[in-house]
Amino acid sequence: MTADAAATIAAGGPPSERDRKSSEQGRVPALEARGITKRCPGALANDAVDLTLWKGEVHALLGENGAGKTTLMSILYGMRQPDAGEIWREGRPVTLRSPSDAIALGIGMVHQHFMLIPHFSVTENILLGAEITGRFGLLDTRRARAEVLALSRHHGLDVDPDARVADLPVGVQQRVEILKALYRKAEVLILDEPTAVLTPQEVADLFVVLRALKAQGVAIALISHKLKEVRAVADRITVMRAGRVVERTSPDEVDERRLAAMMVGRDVLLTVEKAPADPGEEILRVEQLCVSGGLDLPAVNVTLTVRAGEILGIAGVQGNGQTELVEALTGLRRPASGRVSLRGRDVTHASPRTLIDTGLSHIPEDRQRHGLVASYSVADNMVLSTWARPPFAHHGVRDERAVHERAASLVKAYDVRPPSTDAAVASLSGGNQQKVVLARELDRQVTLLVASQPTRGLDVGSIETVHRAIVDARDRGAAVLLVSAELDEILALSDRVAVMFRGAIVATLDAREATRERLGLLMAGGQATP
Ligand SMILES: Nc1ncnc2c1ncn2[C@@H]1O[C@H](COP(=O)(O)OP(=O)(O)OP(=O)(O)O)[C@@H](O)[C@H]1O
Repeated sequence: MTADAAATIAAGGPPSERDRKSSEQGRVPALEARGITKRCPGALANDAVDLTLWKGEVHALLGENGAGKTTLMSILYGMRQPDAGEIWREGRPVTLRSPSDAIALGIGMVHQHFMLIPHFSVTENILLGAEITGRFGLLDTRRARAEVLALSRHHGLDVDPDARVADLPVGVQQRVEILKALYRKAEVLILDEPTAVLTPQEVADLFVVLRALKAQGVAIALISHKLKEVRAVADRITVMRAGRVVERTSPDEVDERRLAAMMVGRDVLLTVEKAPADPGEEILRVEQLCVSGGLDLPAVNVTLTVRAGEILGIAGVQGNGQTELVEALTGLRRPASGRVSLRGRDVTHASPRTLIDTGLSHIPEDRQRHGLVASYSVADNMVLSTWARPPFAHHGVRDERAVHERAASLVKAYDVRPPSTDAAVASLSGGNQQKVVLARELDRQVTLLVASQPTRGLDVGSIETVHRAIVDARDRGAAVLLVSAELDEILALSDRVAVMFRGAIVATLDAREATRERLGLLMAGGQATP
C-alpha cells in the first residue's frame, strides 16, 4: 500500500514532503483518487487525476473555472462515475455507484447549494433517510434529538436541534449539513466552495469547526477560489488546470500571487488599476424606494444616486435587502412606493424590456434564474435580449451568421471555455456561465450597469477580467451600481461606498475613507465614526 501510494503520487507529480513522510510512516490514506478520468461532451473534465487525502488534514483543491474540481469531487462522492481510474478508501479499492455507497463508506459531502428541507427542524433534517426507529418501527424522536445534541456538542457545532432550518442564518444551515454528514459517520468530508455564501464571521466560525474536525482525524477536502482562506486553513493544496493536476503544494511554500499564477498559468494582478472617477451627469436617482421583503426579510427603504462615470458600491452582509433593491431597480420586483428615475425618466414600474431599451445592463446575483437559459446554446444566450433586432434579425428573420459571428467574437474576448458557441450553457462550469452573462450585458451601450455579486464563484483570472470590464464600463461613461458581499471587491472597485443594513442605507462614504474595519462595523449595525 505504501509503495502504491508513492507510485500514485509520483504518476501525477512529485510527492510533497508530507506525502513522503506519511508514506514512510506506513499510514494508509483516508481516500485516494487514482488516475481518475472523466470525459464530457467537448471536454476532458478529469484527465488521469490522482489525489490523496490523509486523516486529519484539510486538503484544498484549487483551480480555474472549468478545471474539473467539482467533477472530481462528484466522483469521490459517487454522484458521477469515472470513465477510468480507481477510488481507494483506507487502502482498499471501492466502487461508488451512488452517494449512498459513499455515505456507507464514511464519505460525506456538503454541496454549494444546501440540500436541506427549509420547513423541517434541524433534527428532522439530520435524520432524514437515517431515521432512528424504536419498537414497532416508530420514530424515536427523543433519542434522535439527544443524539443530535450530543453530536453537535462533541464537534463544537453549535445548533438548536429544534430550530426550523428556514429560520437559521446560512452559516448555521451549513453546520446542519456538516452535522448531517457526521451523523452518518463521515470520516471524509468534501466541501464544495463552503465559504462562497458566508459572512466573514461565519467563515471564521467554520474554520474553527474544520480545525476541530481535523484534530479528531476527519479528512477534509475543500474546493475554494479564495486564496487567502485556502492559505489560512489548508495543510496541503492541489492545483488543477484543464482537467489535470498541475501542482501540489502547501501554504508555507507559496504566497497568494504564486497560487494565483499556478491556477491560471499566468501572472494575475490581484488589484485593479483604475484612474480616479470623473463623475458626470446624474444617471440613477432612487427616492425613498420601498420594497416589501419576503417572510423573514427586512422591508427596504432606500434613497441613492449614481452619476455617469462612477461606481457606487453597496456593501452589506447578504440578506439586508440588497437582493430586493436590485430586483426593484431591474424590473424583477414591484416596488411598494417611492420613485426610480433613469436619466430623468421615471422608470419606477418599468418592465425589464423597457429598462434594457433605456440602457440598463444587469449582471444578476442568480445567473441560473435571471441571467441565462441553461438549455439554450452559448450563442442564443449571448443575444437573449437582442436576437429579434438588427443586426441579428431582419424583417423578423433571424440572421444565424450574424448571431454566430457576434457570439464567437464575445467568446474570444471573454475567454469562455470551451470556446464553443453551440454548447448548451448548462454544460459550462459556473465561472464560464458567468462570463457569458457578462459578455452579453457589456456588449452594448451601457447607461446604467447593475452588477450584483458579479464575481461569485469565479477564479482569480476571471475576477481580474470582470473587474477590468466593470472599470472600463465606468470609464466609458456608465453609471455603475455594484452590490457585493465581498469587502475586497467593494474596496477595489468603488468610488463611493454605501452600506446597507436591515433594508436601509446607513452610511455613504467616499472610497478613500472606506476601510475594511469601518465598513465591517457599519455592516454589523454599528455607528459611523467620523
Ligand atoms: N455534464 C456535463 N456536460 C458537459 N460538460 C461538462 C459536464 N460537466 C462538466 N463539464 C465540463 O467539464 C469541465 C470541468 O467542469 P467542473 O464543473 O468540474 O469545473 P470546476 O473546476 O468545478 O469549475 P468552477 O470553478 O467554474 O465550478 C468544464 O469544461 C465543463 O464544461
